[in-house]
Amino acid sequence: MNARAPDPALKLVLASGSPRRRELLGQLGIVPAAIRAPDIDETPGKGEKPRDYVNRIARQKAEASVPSDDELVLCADTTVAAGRRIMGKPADRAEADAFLRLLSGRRHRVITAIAARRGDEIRVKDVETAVKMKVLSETEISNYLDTGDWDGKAGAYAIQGPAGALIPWINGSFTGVVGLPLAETATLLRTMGLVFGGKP
Ligand SMILES: Cc1cn([C@H]2C[C@H](O)[C@@H](COP(=O)(O)OP(=O)(O)OP(=O)(O)O)O2)c(=O)[nH]c1=O
Repeated sequence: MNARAPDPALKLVLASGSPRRRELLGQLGIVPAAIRAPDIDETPGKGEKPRDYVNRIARQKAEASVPSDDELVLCADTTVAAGRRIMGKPADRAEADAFLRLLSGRRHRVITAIAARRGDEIRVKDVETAVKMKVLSETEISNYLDTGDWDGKAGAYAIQGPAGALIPWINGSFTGVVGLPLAETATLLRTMGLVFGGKP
């Protein structure tokens, strides 16, 4: 991927309404100059593969977020895949319950695609992590649902919250599961010319 020249005047716009993504950028020392969450239809296509889906949605979010000349836009999309099944954010407690029962005791994949846009140039990168959820008892399921932490989370869980107690094992990027794979995001932002975290 050919890198753009570092441009200290370039400002980052986070095109995401996810507070987790803003916090994760904070870990890199990046405070977005603006937050503009695009409103796009995230319905998966019939039979669409999970990885194709997150790449398409991340790209569509970037296409819907027009940067000004001094802006670099960052978007992301995270989905939980069990086999070919795509699990987005649960509509309600009942769907969250169904998701958790599907994930209980099995390995699944969390795929996050990140997209950076400068002018008309969009670059997309996806990161996949394998996650193993323990076998959940009825009590664990109802206690977790009572926390409400499943709301707004793909797959009806947030590994960085109380669900951490339900996940003994991952193989891949922890920050990618949360919603912004920081190693890949840092590389992508630097190759697009953003200056952060010390000398370019
Ligand atoms: C699996 C998992 C998801 N999530 C969250 C991250 C995302 O906020 C959400 C995935 O939904 P997304 O549609 O990727 O993101 P969003 O709707 O929250 O925000 P936007 O579309 O504006 O960028 O699930 C966690 O916080 N922890 C986890 O462990």
